[in-house]
Amino acid sequence: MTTSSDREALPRGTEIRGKWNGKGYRLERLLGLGSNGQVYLASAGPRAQCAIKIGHEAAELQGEVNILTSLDHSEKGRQPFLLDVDDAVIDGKTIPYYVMRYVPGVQLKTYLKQHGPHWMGVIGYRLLERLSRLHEAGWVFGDVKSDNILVGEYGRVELVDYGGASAIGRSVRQFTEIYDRGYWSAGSRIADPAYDLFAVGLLWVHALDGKRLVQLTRTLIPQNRHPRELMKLVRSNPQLQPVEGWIEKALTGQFASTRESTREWREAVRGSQQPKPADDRVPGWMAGLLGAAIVLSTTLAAIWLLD
Ligand SMILES: Nc1ncnc2c1ncn2[C@@H]1O[C@H](COP(=O)(O)OP(=O)(O)OP(=O)(O)O)[C@@H](O)[C@H]1O
Repeated sequence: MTTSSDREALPRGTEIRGKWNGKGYRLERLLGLGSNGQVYLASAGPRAQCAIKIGHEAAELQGEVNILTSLDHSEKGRQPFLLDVDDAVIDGKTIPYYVMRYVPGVQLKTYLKQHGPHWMGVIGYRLLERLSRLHEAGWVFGDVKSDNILVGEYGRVELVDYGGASAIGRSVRQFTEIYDRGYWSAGSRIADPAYDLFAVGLLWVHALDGKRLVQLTRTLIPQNRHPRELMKLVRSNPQLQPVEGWIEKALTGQFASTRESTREWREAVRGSQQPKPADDRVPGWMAGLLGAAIVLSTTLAAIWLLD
C-alpha cells in the first residue's frame, strides 16, 4: 500500500545499498516526483553519477524495468540506459528501485523559456531523430510531453520515463489526455509511430501556445474535439507558422514514417530560415534584425550539422 509518507523526499546523503547485489549509492538531490515514484540524482563512487527511481509499487516499477531491458536490447549501438535493479531497506521498509543513466538537462518548456522559442527547430529535429530510432526498434514512446523530454546543452534531447512505452501493435500503456489522439478524435490508442507524431504536433502547440490550447480544451464539447480546431490555433500563431504544414500532417496521420517526418521537419525549418530577398526600401532597423537572424540561424545550423 502507498501512504503519503512514501511520497516524501528522502534527505540528501541517504545511502542506498542493494539487498541482492550489494551495490551502494548516495542520494544527492531529488530530480523529479512522478505518479509512479521519485527520481534522484545519485553518486555511485567519487565520479559516477546516475539517476535512481524509487517506486511506490513494485509491479509498476517491474513493468518499467522490463521495458527498459527490452529497449536496451533492441536499440543496439547506444549506451545502455538501465544500469541496476534491486531492493533496499530504508527505515525498516523494503523499497524497490532501479538505476539509470543520468540525463543532464531541463524539461523542454523550461529550455524554451530560458533560451528562446527559436530553438524549436533544432530540438524538434533531434526529438524526431530519437523517436525514429525508437520506432525502428519496434517501440512507441506513448507519453510524449514536455516533462518527459530533457534538453541539455546546445539543444541535445533525451527522453525519460519509458514507463509509457508500448510495443508497436499493442495498446498505448500510458498517455496524457491533452496529447492523446483518441481524445482529439484523430485515431485509436493502438501504438503506432503516428501516435507519437500526433503527440509531437500537440507538444509544439502546447509549448508555444499553451494558454490558448488549455482554453480550447475547456470550451470544446467532446464531439467537437478534432484536429481542425487545433489547426485554427496553429494557423493564427506566427511562431508555429514555419511548421504549420508539418503539424497538420502529424495531427492527421499523414507521414509514411518517422524518418520522413524528420526530413520534412528539417526542410520546413530550413525554409523558414532562408533570408528573404532584400528590398531597397527596407528600413535600417529591420535590416539589422535580418542580419541578426541570419547570424543566429547560421550558428544554429552549424551546431545542428556538427552534432
Ligand atoms: N534518467 C533521468 N535523468 C534525469 N532526470 C530524470 C531521469 N528520469 C527522470 N527524471 C526526472 O524525474 C521526473 C519524474 O520521472 P518519471 O517521469 O520517470 O516519473 P513518473 O512517476 O513516471 O512520472 P509521471 O507522473 O510523469 O508518469 C522527470 O520528469 C524528469 O524531470
